[in-house]
Amino acid sequence: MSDSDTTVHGAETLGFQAEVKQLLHLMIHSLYSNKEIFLRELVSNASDACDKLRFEAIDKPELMQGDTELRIRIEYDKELRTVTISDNGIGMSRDDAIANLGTIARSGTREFFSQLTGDQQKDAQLIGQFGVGFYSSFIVAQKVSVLSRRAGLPETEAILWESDGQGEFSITPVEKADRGTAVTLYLREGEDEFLNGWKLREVLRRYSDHISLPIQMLKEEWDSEKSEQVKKNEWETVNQANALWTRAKADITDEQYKEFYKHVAHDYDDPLAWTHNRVEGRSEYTQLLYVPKHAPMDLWDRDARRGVKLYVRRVFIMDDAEQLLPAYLRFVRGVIDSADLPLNVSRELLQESRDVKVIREGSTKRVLSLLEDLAENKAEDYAEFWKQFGLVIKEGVGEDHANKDRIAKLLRFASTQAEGSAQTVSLADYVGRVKEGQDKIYYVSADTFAAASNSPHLEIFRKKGLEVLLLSDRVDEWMLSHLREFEGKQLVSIAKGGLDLDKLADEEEKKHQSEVAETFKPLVERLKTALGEKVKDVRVTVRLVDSPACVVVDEHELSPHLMRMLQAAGQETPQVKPILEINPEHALVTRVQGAPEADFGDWAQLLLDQAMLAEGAQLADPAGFVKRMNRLILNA
Ligand SMILES: Nc1ncnc2c1ncn2[C@@H]1O[C@H](COP(=O)(O)OP(=O)(O)OP(=O)(O)O)[C@@H](O)[C@H]1O
Repeated sequence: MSDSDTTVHGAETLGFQAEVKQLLHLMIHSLYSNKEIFLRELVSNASDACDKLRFEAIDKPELMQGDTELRIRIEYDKELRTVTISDNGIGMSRDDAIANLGTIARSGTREFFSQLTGDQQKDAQLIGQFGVGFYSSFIVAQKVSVLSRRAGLPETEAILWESDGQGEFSITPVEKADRGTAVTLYLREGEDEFLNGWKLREVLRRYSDHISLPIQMLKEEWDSEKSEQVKKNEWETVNQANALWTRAKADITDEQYKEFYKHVAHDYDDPLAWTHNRVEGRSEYTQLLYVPKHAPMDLWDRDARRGVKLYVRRVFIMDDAEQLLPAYLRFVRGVIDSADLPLNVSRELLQESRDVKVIREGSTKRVLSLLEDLAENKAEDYAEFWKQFGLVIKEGVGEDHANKDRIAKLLRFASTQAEGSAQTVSLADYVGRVKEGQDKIYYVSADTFAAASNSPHLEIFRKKGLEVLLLSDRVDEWMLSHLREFEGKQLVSIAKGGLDLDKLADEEEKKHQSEVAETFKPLVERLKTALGEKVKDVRVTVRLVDSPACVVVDEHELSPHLMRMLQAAGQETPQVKPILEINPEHALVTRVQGAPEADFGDWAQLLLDQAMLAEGAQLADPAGFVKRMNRLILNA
């Protein structure tokens, strides 16, 4: 509320929250080309309001007050130039109206505003993802009034909310004979096309046919004397008025599926894919589940899930019924309608219900099948899906043991065998092109893609033409701790010791390697002495080609990358000393071997420090490193 809030004769003027003003401005400009969506949004709100009433009335039947036929009505008045959308749903009290129609109290709001670019097309997309809702009325209306009475409140406690969308709204106590809400739009100049029964019916059929309640308009007839359509005093239903998910698949068009999605998901964009099934047997339910095209603003806010709506025998029970799908599928939207659950089911009951468990398992499988189908038959859509939701799917590897193998097949990675940082390679692709005798899937993980793809550990793999997956997402290490193998091939980090690469070497290479190891034994011993406690071991390696040295950890120890992540998260980690591996073929190593005794300590430390840096670590004494390096360069 702003400082200028005033009270005059029971009417109160309040300021919009700053974000609302910004949103209104943006919406009017960027969504104008699609202005008729206001009708869809207001009908959608009216339908939600009726759903809420029906649900509350399960425990409190008196709320219905004998008016049990829930419906939505659309009227227009050519003289006043108004369109009115009314419902006999739950209605709003004064406080409800102030909270709902003056602020944006939704998770993801901050992210939304921080992502705005000023580019109209991009911003329109963003608004769509964020949800346009009630405020879209101002695209066509210069003034909007909302007359509402909350179910259960007396006639005298209704309210009239009014605003011109400029920054303030007023709220006045009024009387209203029946419960529910009537939203009236005073159309702007030039928006007269909506003062027409045909036009309104056409828009309603296009956008709102899936609404399960009757949407009614006054009948109209052609009056040949007046030579115009004349309204009769009789309501007719203009939509199909049965829940879309209860209809047979064959009777539903793609357009209807898409519009229904926009209603349930509060999305402006089409969905990417959907699955609609009726399940019979031990548990009976219908599911209509959608995968959106875009990640919602609050994907990472695990508490703010809008998810799947639960219905019981077509009565809306709750939004956001998180028990219906596992957390890693939290981006899925849609409806599940159960024939078995009791109408008075609560969140607590859902947690223990066996029926819910069956629904959850069945729905998870359906969504996984849908994704498998996309991956197999619509590669481009799947690539888009992976960009948006790949990180969330990775959580599933650790969360959903029963479906781990199926999820593993859905994973996509960046790889030395693919272009750039895009995650496009599946584990099956990898396994399909392994070298003969290769029984492992190799990967390297780092804080960034650049660090992973430039890792010195990759050198020998590049030389031998062995593929390595390049991991740089934060969840990767955690995920791989749950995924040790795929189709019989162990997943192995190339930054760890114990890589039995010699299996892949030929006889001649092996002979050469053991000779080199022998020759460099004295150098290895000197390095061990010089570095002392700083390393666990020093050894000669075959894994390097262009770099003089690298650090590795033992096979069963935490990788340095994972350790840094844990430390950043404030967790205690065990002390792990690195193993320094040196490349005997490298000129710098030869140089160190021949270095005078006085410089040897510095050289040894330099080798270790640069190996640490290349791995992505921070040095404990960076200034010391620079000094040492400068001294050695000047001595050279
Ligand atoms: N016809 C109505 N009856 C009762 N409450 C309503 C009605 N229309 C709107 N509201 C209330 O106002 C709130 C805000 O509506 P708005 O359309 O802006 O957002 P939303 O429906 O919650 O989300 P979205 O913007 O994604 O559509 C609703 O959540 C609801 O509580």
